[in-house]
This record gives sequence, structure tokens and C-alpha cells, in this order.
Amino acid sequence: MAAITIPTTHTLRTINPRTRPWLLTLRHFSPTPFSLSSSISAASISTAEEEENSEQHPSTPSNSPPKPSNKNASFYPKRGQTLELVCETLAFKAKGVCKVPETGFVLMCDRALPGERFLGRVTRKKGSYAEVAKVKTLSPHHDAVDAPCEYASYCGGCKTQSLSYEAQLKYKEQQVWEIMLHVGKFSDAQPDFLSITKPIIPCANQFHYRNKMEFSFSNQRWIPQELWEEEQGSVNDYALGLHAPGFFDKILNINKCLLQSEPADAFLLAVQDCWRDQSLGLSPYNVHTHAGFLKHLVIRTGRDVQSGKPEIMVNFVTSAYKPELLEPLVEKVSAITEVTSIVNNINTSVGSTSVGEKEHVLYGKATIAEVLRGLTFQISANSFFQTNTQQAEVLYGLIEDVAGLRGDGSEIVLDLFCGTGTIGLTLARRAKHVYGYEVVPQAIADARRNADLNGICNATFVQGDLNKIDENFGKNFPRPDVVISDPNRPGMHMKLIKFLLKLKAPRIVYVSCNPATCARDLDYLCHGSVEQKIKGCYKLRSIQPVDMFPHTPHIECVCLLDLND
Ligand SMILES: C[S@@+](CC[C@H](N)C(=O)[O-])C[C@H]1O[C@@H](n2cnc3c(N)ncnc32)[C@H](O)[C@@H]1O
Repeated sequence: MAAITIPTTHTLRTINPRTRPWLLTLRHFSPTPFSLSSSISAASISTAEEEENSEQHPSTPSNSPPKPSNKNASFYPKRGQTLELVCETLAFKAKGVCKVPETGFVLMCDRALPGERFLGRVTRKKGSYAEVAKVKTLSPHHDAVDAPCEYASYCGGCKTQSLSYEAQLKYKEQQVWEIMLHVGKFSDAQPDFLSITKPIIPCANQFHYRNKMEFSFSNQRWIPQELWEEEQGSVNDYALGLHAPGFFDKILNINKCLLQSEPADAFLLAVQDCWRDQSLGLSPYNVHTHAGFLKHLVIRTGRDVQSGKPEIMVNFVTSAYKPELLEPLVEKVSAITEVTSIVNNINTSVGSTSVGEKEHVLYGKATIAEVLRGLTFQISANSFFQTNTQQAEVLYGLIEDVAGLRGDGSEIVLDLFCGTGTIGLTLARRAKHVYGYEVVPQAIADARRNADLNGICNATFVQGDLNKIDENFGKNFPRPDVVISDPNRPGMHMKLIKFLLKLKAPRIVYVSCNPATCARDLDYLCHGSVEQKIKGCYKLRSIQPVDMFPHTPHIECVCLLDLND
């Protein structure tokens, strides 16, 4: 670890947030028809999960990519063509944006970083832009630093480890700005836009910040081309690790991950040391043939709330319930001091999800504990809990600030997508009552238990699918003073947006882990949509990006909306 230079929080906070010089560069970008902005809106909402959801939002930018302009029609790359390119900036999901000289045609390249000159092969044409795969770097990117992780150049987890942290922050902030303009349809000509979009809050710990990591087992270890020679003659083809970028069936074997907690890293190594032992007779799951037993290993780190010592929860996800098969492995790893819980989720589906249809406790407790904003939370294996505990303190502090509760115990809070109740329970201390809604039954059970555990009596948690609400939704709680909405990546369903526009709560705090769907939903809430027959009635007061996940493309935002007068 000595090789990692971690900038101090102090240094990071001295990036001058007020001047934000990148804004000048950005303004130069915007007037071209095939600017970064059009590529962002075209490429923005495209994870499988989100595509599934996109039917609800026929006008999402992903469904209507901008038409090529005449200027760009003069150049249209052919699939398989190799081009020499320079990456100009980073767009959403940390895709490198390049332009063909003279025509300005946009090409997006995964893992190309700003300033990098490289050869790229056109892999896909997507209407107004094309995607390229990097073939060879010709000269390195700007703001380059040595990536401390040995897997950084081929692991699907981190994409920007070799970019200085200051530069990562700059591009994240820039992406939020661009998305709010081009997807959210807010205007930077609006005099207060600069004060509405707040500077990104850096993460104090840039390594070992994750309290949860999910690794996959595979019977076919993926070896990157660079390592072919080195790995020749490897005895075992089995892998336990992370996906190669863009592949569901290629697993890179990983012995340590600099993003997860140090105890979790030691635990991973211990599992790696024994799971292939032939005497155990354990087979990894094959995603093609669907044969095999071990699917995923999920490691969660919490702490003993009394001593503060780290505790580990292990979740073995298997294709069948065969506790006798797992027994020898469980015996070995339960000897590790930090391990306080081992559960087994049984997932018989052919999909790659780690959530089981059934869960069995194999050792210790069924939950793990964590302390957040002075409250204790018990978390089950399948319940959502913010993955970066330390930065969650910062995030929840912000949410509390913008929620602006008077603190006299007179106000009602509606906590949508409440998970284990963390946000609602931190606000309950200042509210009259909190009503939380969440789809995962285990998370609701955790939320209720967490309320009891912390002696909170003014919170009600209800299990339900917020994508399937009907006209009865809203009849079981009084009109809220503040709505907190913290959806997962697909954002809010149109039914929920329509409900909120009818409910007209004075204030909405929208917490988002996907700026593209966030911008789309803010557009609906503020500007409405002729297509959706909705009239916006909110005014955007602030957008605060928060970096919860250094070295990855993920960006969290806390947005405040006030009801129009
Ligand atoms: C980003 S998490 C936020 C959880 C919580 N607010 C927190 O900070 O820990 C999103 C939550 O939404 C839940 N969720 C996803 N889809 C949902 C749906 N259709 N209806 C209700 N809850 C849903 C997930 O299970 C998850 O707990």
C-alpha cells in the first residue's frame, strides 16, 4: 500500500469550486451540433435495467438520438474501420469522447482518457455517433497517475484509476452540468444556473471505501491478452473475481481489490486459497451450460457497534441448496475472526443476479450492523445499504440540510425507495412522522427493526412496488411537507412522477445515482411534458454532485425542488 499516494482531503477541497475553470472549456464545446452534449444524450440511458424501464418514458433521450447534421453527414465511419483519434473529454459512464477532425463526428471509446492519442476500431454505429474499441495507445492521457491496482487496465470495476483524482472530479462535475442542460433541459443562460449546480464533493478516502463487493465464480478464467504468455500453463481454469469490461461470461481472477475494505480483502484471499481444493468438490457455475454450484461471493463489511471493530458478512450464492457441499468451506472461513455471519442465497435462475429465492444462515447472525449519523442499522444480505459508509455520512448530512425540516416535530416526511430506512430514520428525529416505501420485503423488515433498535416510534415502513402504484396510493399517509425520493438507476416510473405532480408537496429532495435518469425526471417535474400530458410545477433550487465512488464512472446527486408559488 505504500505505493498509493492518496491526496489529502485538504488538497482536494482547495480545487477552487467557485471558479470552476472547466466551465469555460465546456462552453466552447456546446455550439457544435455533434458536441459532447449530443453524445451524452444519445448514450445516456442504456443499461439493461434502464432499457427495461425506458418504455415508461417514450421521450427519454436514449430513444431519440439526435439526427446527424449535414456537417457530420460528410463523414460516417464504417464498422471495422481503424482511426487515429484523440480523446477530448469524458462523457457519461466515463466514455472517452473523440471527434473526427474537420467533420466533428463524435466517436465514443470506453477507457480512452482525455488527451490520449490512440488507434480505435469502429465497433458500432449509433445514429449520431459511433463506438470505437481502443486498439493501441499512441501517446498517454493528461493528468496521468500510476494506477496502484495491478488489475486496473483490464478489470471492469475501475475505469479511471490512472487519471488524477482532481481530474476525475472535474469530469464528473462537468458531466452533471452537461446532462442537466441537455437531458434536463435546464438553461445555463439562466442567471442562477451556476449557483444551482454546486461543485462536486470529493470523497476523503479514495481506496478501501466500499463496504460491499460482489465477486463471481466461473469455470473459465479470463486472461487478458497482455498476460497470455505469463499465464501459459496455468493449472486451473477456475476464476473468482470481477467481470471483464462488457462481458457477462468473462471473469478476471482477483486476489485483492483496492476498493473494498481491508478485512474484506484479506477474506477474499483466504477464500481464493481454498475454494479450488479438489477435496472440497466445489464446482463454479457455468453461465452457458448452467451447470455448476458456486455463483457469487458477496462480502459485506460492517462493525460491532460497541467495540467499533470490523465485522464481515459472507453471502455464498449457489445454484442449489446443498449445505453439506458448502460445509467444509464454511468451516474454514468461519475461523477468520472478523467473520460474524455466513449466509447462503439459493438462486436457481439462469440470470446473473445475486439475490436468492431463499436464504439460509449457515453461521452466526443473519444481519450485519453499521452506524450512520449516530443511528445503528442492521442490514440483511439482500437489503440495500449505501456502499461507501464514510461518504454516506456526508450524503445524509446534505440530505438533512436540504430537506430543511424546522425541527419542531410538526412535519411529515415521505421517504420513497427507503431501503433499510436509513434516510427516513435520520430525519425522524426532526419530523412528526416518516412514511417509507420500498419493494424489497427484507429491507422493510430491516427498516422496522432499525426503527425499534433506535427507539424511533414515528416511522411507518410499507412494502410495495412504486412502479405499480394506483389511485389508492397516498390515501394511507397525510400530505407530506417533504418528499425524499432515492430511486435506483432507472429513476422514477411515470406513474410516480404523475403522483408527485398531483400531490404537490412543498419540497422534494431527489437523491440519484444516475444523473441521466435524474435529469429526465427533474425535467418532467419542473417543465412537464406534452407527450406525457403532464404539467411541471417545481422549481430546481440546487444540484449537489457527491463523489461516492472514486475511480469509477458513478456519480451521486442530491437535488432540491421547491413547489412553484
Ligand atoms: C438507491 S437505493 C436507496 C435506498 C435508501 N434510500 C438508502 O439510502 O439506503 C434504492 C432503493 O429502491 C428500492 N427499489 C427499487 N425499485 C423499487 C420499486 N419499484 N419500488 C420500490 N422500491 C424500489 C431498492 O430495493 C433500493 O432499496
